[in-house]
Amino acid sequence: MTELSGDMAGESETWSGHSKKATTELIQIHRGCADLRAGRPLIVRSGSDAVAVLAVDGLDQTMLDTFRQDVAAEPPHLLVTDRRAAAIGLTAYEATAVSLSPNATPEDLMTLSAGSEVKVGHTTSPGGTAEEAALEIAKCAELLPALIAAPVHPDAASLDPTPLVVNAETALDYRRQVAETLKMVAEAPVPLRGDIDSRFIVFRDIMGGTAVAVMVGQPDPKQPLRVRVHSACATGDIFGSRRCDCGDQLRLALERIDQLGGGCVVYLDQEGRGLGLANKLRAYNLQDLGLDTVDANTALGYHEDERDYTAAGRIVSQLGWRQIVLLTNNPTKIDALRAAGIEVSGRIPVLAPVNAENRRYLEAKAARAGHFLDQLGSGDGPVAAVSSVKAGSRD
Ligand SMILES: Nc1nc2c(ncn2[C@@H]2O[C@H](COP(=O)(O)OP(=O)(O)OP(=O)(O)O)[C@@H](O)[C@H]2O)c(=O)[nH]1
Repeated sequence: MTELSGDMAGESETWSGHSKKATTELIQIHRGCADLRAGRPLIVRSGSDAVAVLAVDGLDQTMLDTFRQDVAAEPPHLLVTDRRAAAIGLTAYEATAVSLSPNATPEDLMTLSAGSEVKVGHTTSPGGTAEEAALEIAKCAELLPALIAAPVHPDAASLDPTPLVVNAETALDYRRQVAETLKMVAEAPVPLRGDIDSRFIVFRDIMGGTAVAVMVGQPDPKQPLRVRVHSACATGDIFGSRRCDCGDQLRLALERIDQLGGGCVVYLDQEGRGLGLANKLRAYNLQDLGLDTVDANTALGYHEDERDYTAAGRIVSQLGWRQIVLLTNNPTKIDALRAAGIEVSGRIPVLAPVNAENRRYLEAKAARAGHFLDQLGSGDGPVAAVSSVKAGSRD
């Protein structure tokens, strides 16, 4: 039996490359996400600065009253991101504090946080690191990045249950750090429609999040791996939504990888470009009112694209490759994968059919986010023009 060293019980014990302290802090953020989703307050601390917060998304009057009475030391303000602030005509700071009327209801707060026609005359003040981190936790929880916030009541620690206290600096780097703990946990052969032989490999991180690599055929280990890094789209991939090109791209990518001699689809849990399904649907509603797919995200307080590709980098390297040829039309994805440590040596376009429902979405992707969507010029025309080209260049 191995004897525990002194270090094993102390600060330098490691689990998936993280010290015990760092792992505990990551777990606190994970719990903080769950607390915010459940309508519980959270305390975010950065040095001597601390802020108590409560999610607007899912808020009811009882939660709001309890927060005002027991958790907040002062009348709370609304905390939104700089993008949401700009959308409602306020000066933008990294995290923006919007003063509230003392009688503001959960409905008022929801309108301020996500409504399309909001007129505000509220003053603003710059938020600190703790407030910025609190908004990041709301995003990790796939909630609207909008929080009721206040200095912490001196008696908050004696509440039952006691609000969880989390570290702001850990929150700001949480997604990347957790993705770096992904490990293979199970695999099995799965024959796919279209006579495609595949092997599904499931990866799990220390918080229980999963990602899937679908290995198609027998790719040559001496050649760059053909990879489609695909972000989850429940509406498109599973149900065949015509609002986007996602389901068609997934199917085309699998077929193309198979035709070219094998490769991999890395399927990441990044629904709605990282916003989550509920917020993607909220963004759809804003698009139906006239915003495009980029502005709809920022009007909700998000970046136009919230995805982090650390997980993809980790998965490709665990599969044994450093160099890839990427199936994508998105130049930012190429840059982001390179930033995640993957050598991208070529690009294969994945051009899905255009239809009346997805045309506006695809046009916005081309015009606003620089996607190489050459099929747009040709009406409902050709699919899957495929050629290997220099990464980042048009074919
Ligand atoms: N927020 C938001 N997300 C959307 C919308 N339509 C589709 N999505 C999401 O956008 C993502 C698209 O993922 P991908 O197809 O992997 O990536 P891409 O940026 O389109 O780049 P490609 O590699 O060229 O396909 C998925 O997570 C979808 O759920 C939308 O209107 N708003």
